[in-house]
Amino acid sequence: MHAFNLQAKPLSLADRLADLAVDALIDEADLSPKPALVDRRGSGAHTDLHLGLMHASALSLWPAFKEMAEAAIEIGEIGSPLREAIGLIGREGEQVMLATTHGVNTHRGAIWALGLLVAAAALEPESTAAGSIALRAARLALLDDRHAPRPLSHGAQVAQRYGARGAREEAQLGFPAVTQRALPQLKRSRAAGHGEQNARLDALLAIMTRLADTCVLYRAGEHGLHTMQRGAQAVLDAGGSASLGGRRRLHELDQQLIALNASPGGAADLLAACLFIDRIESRDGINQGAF
Ligand SMILES: CC(C)(COP(=O)(O)OP(=O)(O)OC[C@H]1O[C@@H](n2cnc3c(N)ncnc32)[C@H](O)[C@@H]1O)[C@@H](O)C(=O)NCCC(=O)NCCS
Ligand SMILES: Nc1ncnc2c1ncn2[C@@H]1O[C@H](COP(=O)(O)OP(=O)(O)OP(=O)(O)O)[C@@H](O)[C@H]1O
Repeated sequence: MHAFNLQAKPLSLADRLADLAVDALIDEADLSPKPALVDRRGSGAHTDLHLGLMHASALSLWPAFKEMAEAAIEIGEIGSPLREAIGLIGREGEQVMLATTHGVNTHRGAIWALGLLVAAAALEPESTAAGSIALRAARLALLDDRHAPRPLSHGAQVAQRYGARGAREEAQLGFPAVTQRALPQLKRSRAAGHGEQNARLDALLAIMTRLADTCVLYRAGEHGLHTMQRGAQAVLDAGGSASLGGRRRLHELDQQLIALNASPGGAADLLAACLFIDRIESRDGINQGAF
C-alpha cells in the first residue's frame, strides 16, 4: 500500500505574489458599500458588471500575475526586456479576462497597476516598504513598450479632451494616490479603531478626493469628476465611513454618482493596489514564506 504524501509543496514567491494580487482584487470587489461601484449590494453605475463576474475575472488573472512575477525573477533587473515581457503577459491576461467575462472590461486598469507592482515586488522581495515597491513599479512604467498597441481607448479619448493622463501617469509617478493618500488613510482609520471594512472604505475615499479618474471623466465629464472628489472629501470631513454623518454623506455620494453614471473604476483599481502593498508591507518579508 502506498502512503499519501500529505505535506504540501511550499509555494514559490511567484505563487504567493499571484495569490496576494488576486486576494486584493477579491477584497476590493467585496468591499461594501462602495460609491457607484460593483460590490456585495449590486452593480452600482454598471449595467454589464456584477460581483460574480468580478470574482471570476480576478481568479482568471492568477496565471498572468504569476507569470509576471516569474519574468521579474528570471530577468532580474528593471529594463526594456522586463517591461516588454510584462506588457506581453498583461495583454494576454486581458484576453483571458475578456474570454472569461464575454467581452466585458472588468479589470483592465487593475492588470496594469497590479502587474507592475507584482513585478516590482518580485524583483527585490526583501525590499517591502511601500515607497520602494512603488518606485520600482514607476521605473518600469516609465519604460517604453515597443509592442504595445496604441488604441483610441477611453483613457486616450479623455487625455485628448481633458489632458488627464490616467492610469499610465499614476503608475509613472509611483502611485501617489496609494502611497500618499490610501495607505496613510488606511492606517489612520485602523488606528482610530474604525474597523477593517470602514478603514478600507476610507482609503478608497481618500483616493477619490484627488484622482483624475478617466472612467469618471469618460462617463460623466468634469462635473462628474468634481462631484466624486468633493463628495469623497465630504465623507472624510464628516468623520469617515464609520461615523453616522460620514455614512449619510457616503449614501448621498453613491446616489449622486449613480445618477451621473460616474463609476470610479480607476479609484477601485488603486484600492486593490493599496491592499496588495499593505499585505506585503505588513508581513515579515515575502521571501520567508510568511504567507
Ligand atoms: C496603461 C493602460 C491601463 C491603458 O490605459 P488607457 O488610459 O489607455 O486605457 P483605458 O481607458 O482602458 O483605462 C484603463 C483603466 O485604468 C483605470 N484608471 C482610470 N483612471 C485612472 C487613474 N487616474 N489612475 C489609475 N488608474 C486609472 C481604470 O480602471 C480604467 O478602466 C494599460 O491597459 C496598457 O497600457 N495596456 C497595454 C498593454 C500593457 O502594456 N500592459 C501591461 C501590463 S503590466
Ligand atoms: N468594483 C468595481 N466596480 C466597477 N469597476 C471596477 C471595480 N473594480 C475595478 N474596476 C475598474 O473599472 C473599470 C471598468 O470601468 P468601465 O466600465 O468604465 O470600463 P470601460 O470598458 O472603459 O467603459 P464602459 O463600461 O463605459 O464601456 C475596469 O478597468 C476595472 O479595472
